[in-house]
Formats: sequence, C-alpha cells, structure tokens
Amino acid sequence: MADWTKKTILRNDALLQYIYETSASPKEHEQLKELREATVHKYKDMSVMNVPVNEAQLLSLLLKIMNAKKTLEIGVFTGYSLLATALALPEDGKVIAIDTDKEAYETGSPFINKAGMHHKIKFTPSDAFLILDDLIQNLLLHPRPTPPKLVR
Ligand SMILES: C[S@@+](CC[C@H](N)C(=O)[O-])C[C@H]1O[C@@H](n2cnc3c(N)ncnc32)[C@H](O)[C@@H]1O
Repeated sequence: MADWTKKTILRNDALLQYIYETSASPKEHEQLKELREATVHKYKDMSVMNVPVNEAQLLSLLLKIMNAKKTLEIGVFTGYSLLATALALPEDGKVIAIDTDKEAYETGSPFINKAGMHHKIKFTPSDAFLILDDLIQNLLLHPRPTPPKLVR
C-alpha cells in the first residue's frame, strides 16, 4: 500500500530535510504554518491531504509568474493550497473554491481570515461536478473575449 507520508517527488530523505530546514520552512507564511499545525492536530494522519510546504511554494511561484488573477480550487480540505493561492494572487484576485466537506474548510478558515485573504475566496460547499457544469454553462451563455487562466 502507498505510504502517504512519502508522497513527495523527492526520494532522498536527507535532501528533503535539507530543503525543508534551509528553504521551505523558514519561508512558510505564518498563517500557512498555523493552518498546517491545526490540520495535523485535528485530522492526524489525514492531514497529509494538505499539499506539502515546498509544493505550495512552487504553486505560488507559478501563479505569480503567470500573473494569475482568477483560479479554481477543486478539493479544498482545510485550505492549505487555497491560502497559498490567495496569498500569491493580486489584491483583486479571486479563487472559486469547491469542496463537499464544509467542516474541513471551516477548520482552516480562521487562518485565512487572519491572513486577510478571505475577500479573495468564494467557497461553495458542493460536489465540484455540479458547480463545474454551471460554470461551463455560464461561459457558453456569456462567452468572454479572453478565456480566464485557471490553475488547480
Ligand atoms: C487532497 S484533498 C485537497 C487538499 C488541498 N488542495 C490542500 O492542499 O490542502 C481532496 C479534497 O477533495 C474533496 N473532494 C473530493 N471529491 C470532490 C468532489 N467531487 N467535489 C468537491 N470536493 C471533492 C475532498 O472532500 C477533499 O477535501
């Protein structure tokens, strides 16, 4: 069976530890760290569903490089990658966030508020398939000259 604690692309533990200690962990935003710790406290082993610190930093870099303003977060859980995304977007950026699990979102939500990122996020507690159908229908009914850049 897959070992979820080893779900990283790096297979060398010593190298991974070095990267975390010298780069990823010192750069982790205070509320991302608090959200991650609250997730571990509440969800124990299930907390590995959050993206790892270094992957969230890569995601943040990619969003900044592409000047993303609108993103879709399909599968929020407690919101680690959601908060990392919101922090990487400009002040008027928007994230449509969808998850069936409202309780998990509400576990991370206080840290999103504390980081001052709540205004960028529209959370919908729903099956993403239903919301995506609506979004596609809307785009078909009201086509835009430039399609939005979407990152998941
Ligand atoms: C791996 S976790 C997401 C982790 C999150 N991106 C992070 O970094 O913290 C997957 C999430 O997808 C949600 N999910 C699974 N199927 C879904 C669906 N059809 N619609 C909405 N959410 C779904 C689950 O409830 C779960 O919270």
